[in-house]
Amino acid sequence: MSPMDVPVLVKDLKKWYGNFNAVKGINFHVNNSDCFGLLGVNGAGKTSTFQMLTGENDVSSGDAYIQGYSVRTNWREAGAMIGYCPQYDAIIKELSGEETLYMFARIRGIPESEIPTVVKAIIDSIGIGMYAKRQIKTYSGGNKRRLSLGIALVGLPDVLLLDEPTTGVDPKARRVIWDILSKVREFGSSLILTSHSMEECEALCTNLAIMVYGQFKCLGSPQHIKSKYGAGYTLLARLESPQWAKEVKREILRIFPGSVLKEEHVLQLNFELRRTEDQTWSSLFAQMEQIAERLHIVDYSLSQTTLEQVFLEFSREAGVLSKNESNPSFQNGTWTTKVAQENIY
Ligand SMILES: Nc1ncnc2c1ncn2[C@@H]1O[C@H](COP(=O)(O)OP(=O)(O)OP(=O)(O)O)[C@@H](O)[C@H]1O
Repeated sequence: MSPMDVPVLVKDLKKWYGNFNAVKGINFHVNNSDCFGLLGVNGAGKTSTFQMLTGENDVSSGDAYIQGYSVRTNWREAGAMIGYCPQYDAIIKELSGEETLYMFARIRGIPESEIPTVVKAIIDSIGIGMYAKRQIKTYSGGNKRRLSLGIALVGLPDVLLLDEPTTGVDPKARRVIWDILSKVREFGSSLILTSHSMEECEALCTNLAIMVYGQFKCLGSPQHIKSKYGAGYTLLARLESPQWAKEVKREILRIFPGSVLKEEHVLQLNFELRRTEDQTWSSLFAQMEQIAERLHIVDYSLSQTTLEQVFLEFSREAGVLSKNESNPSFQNGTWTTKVAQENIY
């Protein structure tokens, strides 16, 4: 793929801080109107990746191209295509929200005559109308976050980089931000976001990668990742009395071979069911219906493994690896098969 083919192309991008390799050669691309999610535990290398894309941090090796411009050799041109909402609100607290947007509109080179309309449209869309003329130091954390997003939107850039755009934002405002981002995508902008909310990633991302210790461990659509790395299905069974637990466990393991009891509370059992080729939702429910009454299961639910469960599994594995850095498969840059053995059968 050539850098001119897509708005964002990242090729073998690496970041070293002294002897420490924070980003270990990642590759991805983002198409027009797509949203790419970068997920990872704290310290995985997401912000370092963003900072290399925005030119805030030098690239150690590899390269990234924004609308064909290299962030190493044409960083000014590449940067002009990017709107960036950083993780920590980079705003001058003595200015008002409106003044801030005017300032960024001028920096972006929007003609003076168009600025009032552009700024008003952004203020309306991010919903800070009431506070627009107040100093930012009086804003709540959520409103500062909305303003940071507004700044990134000035000039409707081709590529939007959003580092945890909804952290600290209340659920209603979060939906507003999701709506704005969906509209921005409809206009053709490409989005890259980091988030610790799996719900957010499922709502917004067309593709995502889970990053662990500076490397991508999986990449694909949320559905693809769930199907490939999810163990299958989650069964929650609530019992009439704890005395039935032993028998329920035995029976579940018998009718769903390979299933694993993940959690056990007084009256609730949580199983991960192994997925098989010929299984359908109706067959799963039919099997449960056959045993539910006899085993005094008061109610139960069956659901597909969530993205959060997949993420937690990778994170758990990351914890194991950090304690065992001599693990050869990790050093070779391949995801150890431990996850596969335990969860992908
Ligand atoms: N300037 C720096 N000098 C040395 N090490 C750094 C520097 N910046 C980041 N690191 C280290 O690089 C690794 C990746 O950090 P980074 O901030 O990119 O992770 P992250 O995935 O964005 O984490 P978070 O979710 O907490 O924001 C961490 O181990 C961090 O301590």
